[in-house]
Formats: sequence, structure tokens, C-alpha cells
Amino acid sequence: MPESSILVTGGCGYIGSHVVRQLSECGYQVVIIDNLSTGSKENLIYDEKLVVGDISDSKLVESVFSQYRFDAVFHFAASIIVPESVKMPLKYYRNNTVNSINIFDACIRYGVNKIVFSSTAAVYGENELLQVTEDSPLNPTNPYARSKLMDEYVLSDMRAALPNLSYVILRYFNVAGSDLLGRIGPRNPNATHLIKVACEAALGIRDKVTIFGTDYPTHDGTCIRDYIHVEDLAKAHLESYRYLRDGGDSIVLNCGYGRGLSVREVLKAVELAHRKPIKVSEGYRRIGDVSSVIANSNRIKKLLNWRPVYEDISSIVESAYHWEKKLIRNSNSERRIFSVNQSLGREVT
Ligand SMILES: NC(=O)c1ccc[n+]([C@@H]2O[C@H](COP(=O)([O-])OP(=O)(O)OC[C@H]3O[C@@H](n4cnc5c(N)ncnc54)[C@H](O)[C@@H]3O)[C@@H](O)[C@H]2O)c1
Ligand SMILES: O=c1ccn([C@@H]2O[C@H](COP(=O)(O)OP(=O)(O)O[C@H]3O[C@H](CO)[C@@H](O)[C@H](O)[C@H]3O)[C@@H](O)[C@H]2O)c(=O)[nH]1
Repeated sequence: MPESSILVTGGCGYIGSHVVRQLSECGYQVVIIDNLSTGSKENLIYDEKLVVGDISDSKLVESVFSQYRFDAVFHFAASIIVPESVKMPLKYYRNNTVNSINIFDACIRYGVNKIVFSSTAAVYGENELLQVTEDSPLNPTNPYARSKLMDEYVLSDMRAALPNLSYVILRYFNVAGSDLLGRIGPRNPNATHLIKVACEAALGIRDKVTIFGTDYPTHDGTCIRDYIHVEDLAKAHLESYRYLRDGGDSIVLNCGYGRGLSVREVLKAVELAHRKPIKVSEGYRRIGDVSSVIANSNRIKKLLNWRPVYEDISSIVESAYHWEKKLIRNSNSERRIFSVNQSLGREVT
């Protein structure tokens, strides 16, 4: 029987690849399924085993589960853009709910009884609370959030039917930043996330950043979010796995720091990293957005051996900013090689 490993769906994506990197650095064997729709092979720096394919493909999923012996599944693969989910709801219910069931079903059939699942703070929706706990009312306001909440219900029902199964559902708040050594980071060129967009605007990839709504009932009229560094979030996954291996029961955990920052405050932090003002315009509210969502993170601190390390917004923004700079440097040097080869009449592959 082959040595047991961890299956990571969506492991070439932004968050998944940081988790894969940390798992490899801790000596775990990792197998990844990714269709590379938004992820990239370049995010795998330790040459982990990658199966390029779609989790909707039952035959492919079957062949992966039958080929390896998995101790756990970390399920990241999903579509993640809130405004797109409002325009294309079925894409989200299909990829995030139906396709997740495909993976969960394989877990049951192959006796994989530990699942770490990527959920979202978006399941809380609009709320009047200073901080949301895992037991706060759930009121998702867009198809993306509802598609993820359905997965949570599916896992909870599976657990009720199969006492051997245990899961950790991690409700991520707003994830940002990148690997501190600048090896991996968010690569999607069509990013919509505030910090990436603002860094791109600072560095001239976009001409400006637009604030979506300045009339929210918050201290400066812009939306408030709890931004978490991707390195801290990745660590929460490794600790979740250890918790499950130690026999921990199924749980839902908020992954945030418990402090909220407005859009304007985030833009200030980007200007500080850039050491110059960035071009900002004020626009209308974006459909599907809620005014404020901040984590109460007492439970994760109590149940896992997890303590935030990069809580300061400047750490998050600086790593994001340096990553964007590196992407620009790399694409410029690729362009230079391309034009040198062209002028030498070489075929460029
Ligand atoms: N980024 C955030 O702020 C945030 C917040 C809350 C929750 N999440 C959740 O975290 C997870 C990862 O998000 P991310 O930001 O890394 O996004 P991402 O788009 O970078 O990563 C998703 C990965 O899944 C792959 N993928 C998508 N559909 C697939 C399919 N059908 N089959 C195989 N591979 C598929 C993509 O190619 C990509 O590599 C998602 O489940 C998302 O809902 C993200
Ligand atoms: O160009 C931009 C981009 C964003 N925003 C605002 O910035 C805030 C954060 O937006 P964004 O970075 O797009 O994240 P969210 O829409 O809050 O959603 C993220 O965070 C959620 C958890 O809170 C996850 O579920 C989602 O997957 C993830 O996209 C929101 O108020 C947006 O209106 C702007 O004003 N201008």
C-alpha cells in the first residue's frame, strides 16, 4: 500500500498553493487536483504531484482516489468572485456545491474521514454585530455565499450519518498578502480583490482604484472587512489537520483577526507601502456587498494551536505590494526575452 498523503483540490490557486507549500515544508506528501482555470503550475514550488483535471469529472476523481491512499482532503477548488456569482449563479452552484459533493462522495467511498473545507465569512451576510461568532445568524446575500453554505450543510449532514467522519470548516475572512519570500502569490490577472487591485493601481497596471460605495453606515462611509494574511490562514489549515488527527470533533472556525478596516484605511496602507498617493475614484456600491463583517476568533485560538503572526495591515499590504512588483519584473523580462529572440529570428516557444 502506498504511503498516505493529503489530497488538495485547487492547490494551484492563491490560498491552496500557500497551504501546499507549508504542507511540503512540514514533510507531508501532497497530491493536487486542479483544472488551472485560475490557478497556475508555477505556484507549486516543491514539485508536488499535480493531476490537471476538473473535479466535476467523476472518472478522474475516481482514478485519483483509487491510485493514492489519502489521510485527508483539503478542498479549495471553487469559483470565488461575488459579483460574478450574482450574474452567473448556476456556475457557482455547479462548481461550488455540485462539484464539492463529487469530492465528498469519493471521500466516503474511499474511507477518507478527515476533511478541511474552505468556507467564507460571506455566509454571515449583513449583520448588526461588532464581531460575528460561528454561532451568529447566517444570512448569505449572494449566490457565492449560498453555494458555500450549502457545502457546510452537506458536510454537517454527512457527519450526522457517518460518525467516523470529521471535518473542519474554515470560514475565511478577507484573505490577502503573499509568501514572505515572494515565491508565490495571487497570479490571476483579472483579480477583483481590493488589496491586489489597489497594488496594481499603485504600480500602474491599472490607472486607478474605485471605491465601491461611500454611503455605508460605517465611520468613513466605506465597507469594513477583516483582512487576514494568507500565511496565517495557511497555518490554520495545518493546525486543523493536526486537530483532526488528534481525534478532534467536527467544527466550524472563523479565520480572521477580529479587527475591521475600511476600504479607505486599506488604501491608505497601500499608499504607505508605495510611498506615494495612488489614484482613487469614488463609485457606486457593488452588488452583493455587505457593509461590515469582522470575525470573533476566540474559538480558533482556543481549539487550535493557532496564533496570528502577521496581523498588522502593513505586513499584509507590503507582501502583496512586493509580490505585484515581482510579477511586473518577471513579465517585463519575459517580454525582453521575447523581443530579443524575435530580433534574432528565433522561434519562441
Ligand atoms: N480569496 C479569498 O479572500 C477567499 C475568502 C473566503 C473563502 N475563499 C475560498 O478559498 C478557496 C480558494 O480560493 P482562492 O482565493 O485561492 O481562489 P483561486 O481561484 O486562486 O483558487 C481556486 C483554485 O481552484 C481551481 N479550480 C476551480 N474550479 C475547479 C474545478 N472545477 N476543478 C479543479 N480545479 C478547480 C482553480 O484553478 C484554482 O487553482 C475557495 O474555495 C474560496 O471560496 C477565498
Ligand atoms: O476595486 C475594489 C475592490 C473592492 N472594493 C471593496 O473592498 C471590499 C473588499 O472587497 P473584495 O476584496 O472584493 O472582497 P469581498 O467582496 O469582501 O470578498 C472576499 O472576502 C470574502 C470573505 O469576507 C470571501 O468570501 C470572498 O471570496 C472574497 O472575494 C468590499 O467592500 C468592496 O466593495 C472596492 O471598493 N474596490
